[in-house]
Amino acid sequence: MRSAIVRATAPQDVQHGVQDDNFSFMSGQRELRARGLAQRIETPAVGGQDAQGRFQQAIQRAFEQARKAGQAVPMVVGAIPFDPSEASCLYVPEQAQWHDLEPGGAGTPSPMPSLLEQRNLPDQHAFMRSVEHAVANFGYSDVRKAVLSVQRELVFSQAIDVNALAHNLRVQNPSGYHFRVPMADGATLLGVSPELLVRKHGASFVSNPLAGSAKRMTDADADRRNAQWLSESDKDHYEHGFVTADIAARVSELCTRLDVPQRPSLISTPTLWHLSTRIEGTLADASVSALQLACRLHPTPAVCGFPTELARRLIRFVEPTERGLFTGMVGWCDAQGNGEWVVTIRCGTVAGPKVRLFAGAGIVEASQPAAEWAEVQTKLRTMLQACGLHA
Ligand SMILES: C=C(O[C@H]1C=CC=C(C(=O)O)[C@@H]1O)C(=O)O
Repeated sequence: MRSAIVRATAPQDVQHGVQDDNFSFMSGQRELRARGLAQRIETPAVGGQDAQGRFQQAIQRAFEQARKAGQAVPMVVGAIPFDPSEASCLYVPEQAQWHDLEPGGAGTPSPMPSLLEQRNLPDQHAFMRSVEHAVANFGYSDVRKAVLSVQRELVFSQAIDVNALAHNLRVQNPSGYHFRVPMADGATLLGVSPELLVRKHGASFVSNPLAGSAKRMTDADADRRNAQWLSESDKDHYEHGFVTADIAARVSELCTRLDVPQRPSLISTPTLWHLSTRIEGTLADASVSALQLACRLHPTPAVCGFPTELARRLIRFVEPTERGLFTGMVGWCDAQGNGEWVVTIRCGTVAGPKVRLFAGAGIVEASQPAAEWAEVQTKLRTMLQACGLHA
């Protein structure tokens, strides 16, 4: 593995083994590893699109401190919750280093301790009732889409080795945005997102929302049929359309150029097919940072619904659990405004022997409760398989 220190206060301290308290973010053939806590930022990200707002000012103050401590171009890394009025989980690390990843995956899976207990929150019956509730709600409100989620609580016989879990995820998903974030309570957020909220370099940015899903099949013909079915599904195109339209509407006034393809294409992860749209733009003002852009877009209708505020209220009403960091965003942004934020999905939190997994599905008028339950169960498989469980 080749590596290059892009900014560091004490390069001689850089360790090459991933450590439990490290932040890690993989994108393409590169991994960003950050270690050491220079400044923690818990200021909620609400209003984070505004350079003069409380959140961005807190980031600027943290960068200033890091510069005083000798960092030439500091960066902020971490995660922002689904509800941006909750505490952020961000920090300016003492050291951050990009590594080139070896192509072709990472060997064989590591064994995991045995599973003692597990439960779904909500259970199948309650989730399906929530879907029915949301669909009924569409008939007498202006809500058109709401993303509903489930959690799976797992208890293992021993503490989970986070390094081993991260390794297993990479073995099963050689591509995708792998992330690992140390949380304030000592737990670790870990996952592999297929969805790019925004990547920005200079004045150019790209966002690649996903919405609309079908299960991957082991049989090649059945797999092709599912892909074909998704590419022709009116329900999934309808669900997807809210996301691209909303993203375009939120950024268009900032852009001198904005390319939004007319129709989504298909992409796949090892477990799912998705409808995907790659949106590219050029900003009139290149000083708008990747984090400001991400805050402007978050939460998109891929994780919340449409219209955003009404969908958020419906979710709060029908979901029995707090989402926390799930369906938020995770990534990095440097003091020059360049950065990359992905949607915090296909993930879980690990605290000793306890693991909590998350998955959601977009609900629209044509949604069938049983099919939506099957979809969230399929989405859980990414993390379940990494935990050594074959669901
Ligand atoms: C909320 C999730 O997925 C989103 C991203 C892709 C496809 C989705 C869907 O088809 O509903 C969701 O919008 C999740 O994986 O937990």
